[in-house]
Amino acid sequence: MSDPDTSPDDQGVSRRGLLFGSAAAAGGLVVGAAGGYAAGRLAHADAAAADSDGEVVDLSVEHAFYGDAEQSGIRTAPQRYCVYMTFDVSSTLASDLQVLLARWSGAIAQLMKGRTIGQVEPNRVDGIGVDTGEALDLAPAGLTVTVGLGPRIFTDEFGLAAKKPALMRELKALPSDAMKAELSGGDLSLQACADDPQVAYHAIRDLARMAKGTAATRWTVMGFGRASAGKGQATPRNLMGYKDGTRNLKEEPDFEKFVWVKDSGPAWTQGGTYQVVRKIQMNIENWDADRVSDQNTVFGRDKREGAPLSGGHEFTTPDFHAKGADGTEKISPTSHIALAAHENNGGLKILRRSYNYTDGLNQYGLLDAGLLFISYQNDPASFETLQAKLGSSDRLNEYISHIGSGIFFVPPAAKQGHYLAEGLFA
Ligand SMILES: C=CC1=C(C)c2cc3[nH]c(cc4nc(cc5[nH]c(cc1n2)c(C)c5CCC(=O)O)C(CCC(=O)O)=C4C)c(C)c3C=C
Ligand SMILES: [Fe+2]
Repeated sequence: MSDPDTSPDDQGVSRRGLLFGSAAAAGGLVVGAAGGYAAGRLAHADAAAADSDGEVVDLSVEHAFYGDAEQSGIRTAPQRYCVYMTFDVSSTLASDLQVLLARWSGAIAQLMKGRTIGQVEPNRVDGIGVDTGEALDLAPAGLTVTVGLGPRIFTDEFGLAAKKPALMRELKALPSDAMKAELSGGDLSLQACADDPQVAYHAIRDLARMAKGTAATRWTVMGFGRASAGKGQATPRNLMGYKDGTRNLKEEPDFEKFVWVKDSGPAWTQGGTYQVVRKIQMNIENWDADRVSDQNTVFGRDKREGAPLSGGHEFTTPDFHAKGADGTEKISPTSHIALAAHENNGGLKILRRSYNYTDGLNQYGLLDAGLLFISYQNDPASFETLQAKLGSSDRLNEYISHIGSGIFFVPPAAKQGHYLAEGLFA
């Protein structure tokens, strides 16, 4: 097992120290950063550029991997890109899984610091590199890699049934599900998010490589634009053109109440959370042919400002009882927000951390794109309650299909000197 902390050569070398006028700029948003690379060093201010919202993208940002609370990439303000991948574990030896999680932990800690995970150029002429090298000249770009464990891990197959998180199970079949087996399930998940897409992709690629022999890739989605807002962030737009994340869960007491596992299940699971992921395809051409007034009715909000149709501005609390002159609700009871709002679901909230995705064109030459929906909650039933309602009555259903799905338990962060889910093997 290669130990990224101790191996020689370029192991542990900060990529930030290797920047020389790199074209790390992604999507034009960080062009200023590329121009700002000083000889051999990326100064904090040089790595920053403002986008049209005035939001600063600072590619020198590093998030912590080790800690006493949750893993990074959940509460972390969403970065601009996300590569999501799931894996099937091919060994049924718990010790193989344990070694993989230990190796992944060491590697992720290095990657999040903007470092290589091993030699790019081996000492032997005919040697194979440990790190594939495509992020060598790139800054850490706020990379987070969040690891999840699927339902099969906690079965007798691995001898780990006694350590199962209290509420872990497969998701129920839900109304309007159109799942494809090849886009669903998995024993492990990696959510790599960064402000540079190449940094996120490199992390997933090298971690997948490291898993060979123990776990095989199952399905993946490349998210290219955040479609959820964290606290203090401007609300981004999804591919339907609407602001997405306006009423996302953002406040600390809500994280405590709705996201983190507390006081139930084995000790090692405390401070963890359940990740639900859905690949949701959009029928974009049909959507684009719809009148904007109808699109507004579908969401219950207006397109330009994102204000609820009951009036006010983007952050005005929707009034689901307000009626127009014709006596009907200003926000349709079958609109997306009326069905999903906590006011209409016994106070229930989930954390959304979604990304837009595209797979190019489908076999009919139509845009193949949608939403990589990712939510975090301390009970998978929270997602199911909302999706059961949305799947049966949401006006949005005419334009979307849930084609992929997964559920994973996301253990708390590893403490310094330890590795993820260590308590599962104790
Ligand atoms: C089961 C949970 C949800 C799924 C699946 C989902 C899919 C989905 N959502 C949008 C776009 C928007 N969603 C918005 C709000 C919103 N959505 C959910 C849950 C799911 N969405 C919740 C809980 C909320 C908050 C409702 C509220 O409290 O008002 C919005 C409005 C802006 C916002 O508050 O974020 C948009 C737009 C799409 C396109 C989509 C599937 C493709
Ligand atoms: Fe939504």
